[in-house]
Amino acid sequence: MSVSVLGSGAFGTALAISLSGNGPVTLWTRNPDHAKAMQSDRENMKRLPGVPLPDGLSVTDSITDAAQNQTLLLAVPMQKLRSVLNEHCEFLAGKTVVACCKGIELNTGLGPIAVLREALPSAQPALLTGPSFADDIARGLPTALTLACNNAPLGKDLQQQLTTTNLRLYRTTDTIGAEQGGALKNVMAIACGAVIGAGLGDSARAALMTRGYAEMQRMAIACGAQPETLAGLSGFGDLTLTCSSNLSRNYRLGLSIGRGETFDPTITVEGAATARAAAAKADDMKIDMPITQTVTNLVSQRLTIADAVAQLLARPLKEE
Ligand SMILES: NC(=O)C1=CN([C@@H]2O[C@H](COP(=O)(O)OP(=O)(O)OC[C@H]3O[C@@H](n4cnc5c(N)ncnc54)[C@H](OP(=O)(O)O)[C@@H]3O)[C@@H](O)[C@H]2O)C=CC1
Ligand SMILES: O=C(CO)COP(=O)(O)O
Repeated sequence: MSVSVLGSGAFGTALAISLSGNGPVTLWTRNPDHAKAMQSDRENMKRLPGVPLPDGLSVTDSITDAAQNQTLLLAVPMQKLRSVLNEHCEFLAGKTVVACCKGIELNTGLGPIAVLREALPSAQPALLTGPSFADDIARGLPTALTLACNNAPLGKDLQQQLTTTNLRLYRTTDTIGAEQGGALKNVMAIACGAVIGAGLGDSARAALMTRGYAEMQRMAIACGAQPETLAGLSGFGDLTLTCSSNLSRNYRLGLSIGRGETFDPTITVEGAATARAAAAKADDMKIDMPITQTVTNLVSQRLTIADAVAQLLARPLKEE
């Protein structure tokens, strides 16, 4: 069965390339010039240079054409998800919409599945998440991902449909766990980048990842997630990848904060807005999330890295 990918950023393009090994795939962009360039270059020079687009992948700027398929993957940044759904709701109504973004909406504190439910109640929502750099996927390197869907039979169908020669999908019905893990690991990646950028060492990073994981669990479980989901690909798996690789944009933002350098504001860094959204939510829910709060303050330049470390180390001693 054919699928469409809406959003021709790095991740959408990489997924479309991998999925085209299963059958025809349509990749949609909102930008007609970008569509033309990809059609003639057979490459996404803007977002994923260096990887040819396979023959089975067609590019369009027509949402009508892209929405011909029943299964639509939505690969746009989290803070843009609702506006994309609103803008194209007449074409997306009744479709199976698989969100591929990682984050928490700033104004509402909602994750991708909850936003899908609110903005497009007639759609069947699912989430694809887990450790996966666009560049790796596009080059055919293997990884394993989580396909989360509350509707178990549909989740099973999607698992079959979206597994490719290099993407092995595991399924879960715990959409809350999958969306919380994918969102919060980006916040921890910023913190880890900052620690390494400031020269504080690998031991500090390991401590931060571990305590960050405890924070992720606290929030996710309070929202109704199952702990096993957090221990899986969408939580622990993606946390490990993102907190330890220079390929991660969240980690690189952290590195630049730690080094006192500036960072290109046009680069998609989901963890910055998500830290703010999660910190506000933690406040409301009375959940202790000191690392998330610290990242919020670091990103908004309300705190120096030296003060951040001093504050975290000075917290009252407690049981692990
Ligand atoms: N890159 C990666 O390795 C991975 C990314 N992800 C997740 O995927 C999501 C997207 O990231 P990524 O692809 O890397 O981001 P990019 O910055 O590479 O691309 C974002 C894409 O979203 C499009 N877009 C933004 N706003 C709109 C809109 N209103 N309507 C239509 N299209 C829009 C942009 O279009 P335009 O070019 O016209 O601006 C662009 O194609 C994020 O949530 C990220 O966390 C998940 C796993 C891996
Ligand atoms: O989510 C990702 C890897 O799984 C990509 O991470 P960045 O958005 O930090 O580049």
